[in-house]
Amino acid sequence: METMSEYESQKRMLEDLQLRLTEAEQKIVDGEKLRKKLHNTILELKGNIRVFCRVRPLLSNESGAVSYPNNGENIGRGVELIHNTQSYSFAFDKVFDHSASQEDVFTEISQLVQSALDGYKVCIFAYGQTGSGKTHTMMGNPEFNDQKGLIPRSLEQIFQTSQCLMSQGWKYKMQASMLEIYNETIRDLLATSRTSIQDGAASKYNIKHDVNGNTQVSDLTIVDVRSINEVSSLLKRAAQSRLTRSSFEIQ
Ligand SMILES: Nc1ncnc2c1ncn2[C@@H]1O[C@H](COP(=O)(O)OP(=O)(O)OP(=O)(O)O)[C@@H](O)[C@H]1O
Repeated sequence: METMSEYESQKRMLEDLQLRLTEAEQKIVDGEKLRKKLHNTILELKGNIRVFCRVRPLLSNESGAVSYPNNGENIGRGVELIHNTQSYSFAFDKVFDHSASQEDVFTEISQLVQSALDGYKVCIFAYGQTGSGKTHTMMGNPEFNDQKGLIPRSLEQIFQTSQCLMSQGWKYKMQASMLEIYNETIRDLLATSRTSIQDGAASKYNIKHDVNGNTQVSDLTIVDVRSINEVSSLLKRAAQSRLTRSSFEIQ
């Protein structure tokens, strides 16, 4: 009789623990949903489209006068240029002065990477005249920690976060494709055959928009990626394709 009641009480305790585990798991899922919603609300309040300005240090052969307002509403978001004794003021959502590090810029961007991981569509692009620092900001030098640009840093964040979420039961599948649009022509930077980069075959790529607002480029090489190392080698491959294209055009 005693063994029976002991068995019953153990069974009840087990059922109770299972119930509490299910409730705790549900709380994690609900908490994560709330975090996503709040994160998205914060970004919407900051503005769905934001324009940042990064001022790069002057090169040795350059001269110019750039200053930043140190009072008024444009602190941290204004930049003043002097040209022919005339002063021009500009305002952005945020200005990174010439002393801003790659990490400073990424700190601002990383919230958008989180949004992408939460399932929202995100686009980050660099715009500026030649030599203004687009490649430095976006790619930098991935070999050195402090010089890594936004792309390698974002990829690290994507892999680190997805590892964490996998331990909470989420499943992630990552695929990469890389392209450049040069002179209105799309080039597949991961294509293995050199000809697709160098001859007119590139014209087969078409930009398609579906009813759900997704944009896809037909016939691009898509590669499954499982680690940051795999993506890094793809980035090198893409950079090499761009170099091949540049030297092919110079010839
Ligand atoms: N914030 C910065 N700090 C230090 N050096 C920088 C910075 N931004 C750019 N540079 C340097 O300025 C030079 C030009 O930058 P970069 O190649 O990134 O320009 P770009 O806009 O990509 O030019 P292009 O359109 O011609 O490709 C490079 O030598 C780069 O290392």
